[in-house]
Amino acid sequence: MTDATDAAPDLTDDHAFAAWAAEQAGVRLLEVRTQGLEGRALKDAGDAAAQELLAGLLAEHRPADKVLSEEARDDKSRVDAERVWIIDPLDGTREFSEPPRDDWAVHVALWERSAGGDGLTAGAVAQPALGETFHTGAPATVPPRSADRPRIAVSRSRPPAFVEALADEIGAELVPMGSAGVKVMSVVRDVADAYVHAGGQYQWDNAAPVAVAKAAGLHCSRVDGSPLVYNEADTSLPDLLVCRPELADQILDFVRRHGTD
Ligand SMILES: Nc1ncnc2c1ncn2[C@@H]1O[C@H](COP(=O)(O)O)[C@@H](OP(=O)(O)O)[C@H]1O
Ligand SMILES: [Mg+2]
Repeated sequence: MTDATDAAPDLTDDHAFAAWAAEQAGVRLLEVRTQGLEGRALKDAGDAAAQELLAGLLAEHRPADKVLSEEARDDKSRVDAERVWIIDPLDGTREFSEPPRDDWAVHVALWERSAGGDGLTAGAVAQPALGETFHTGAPATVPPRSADRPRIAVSRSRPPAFVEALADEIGAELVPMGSAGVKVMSVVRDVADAYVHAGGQYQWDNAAPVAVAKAAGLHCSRVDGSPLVYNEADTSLPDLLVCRPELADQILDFVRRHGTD
């Protein structure tokens, strides 16, 4: 994790660059939030400002790399590229537009073909309203579990249909919050023990969070247990399980038996 007092970053390092870029976008988003905008206008201004800032930083510092962003046209030449930045300039746009909510984030991830597997080699999730950034340059240590009863982070607005039955079966409590990045970081920080999502999401919603969670030693997969795959031509990556490793079998077993309907 970094905070605003850290020394000048080495921007040639992909981990440091990801963290720094996400923080710069966060600073910009906090400014946008002071401009007196509301609702749709605030959402649009946030999305546009963070996209412009990150696109500029990537063009300046990583001109040879491709970019997949929620807020830009998808240049499909990325599918054959060696290095692709997968970014969500503002994740949890709805919560960003509801000050003083702090459950919104900036996601910056790097996918590299040479890595194999999910391909994620660096990533940062900034939570600007908390002044905190989690990133792969300084992998987080997940604290010991503070709650006896498992806590499952779920979408505030679109929780998957099956999570209530899952929570009943494993004796868990549901913790609704905004932003995929915030929910994954809630598992990293011991605010929740698992994040379960299904029913729709995109590569940019979970790439950087998964890079950070993986570096912290958490279980990361699709909800059926299959591997997450990034930089596919199809940007949809509709479901996700991030959890403490000891909870994975129980949750995957539930999904195997009941499906996600
Ligand atoms: N059913 C669904 N279909 C498409 N996108 C979804 C979705 N559920 C969640 N998401 C996306 O995942 C991110 C986290 O959502 P949530 O806060 O509800 O968990 C949001 O990204 P954005 O805020 O970048 O649009 C949201 O749009
Ligand atoms: Mg998003």
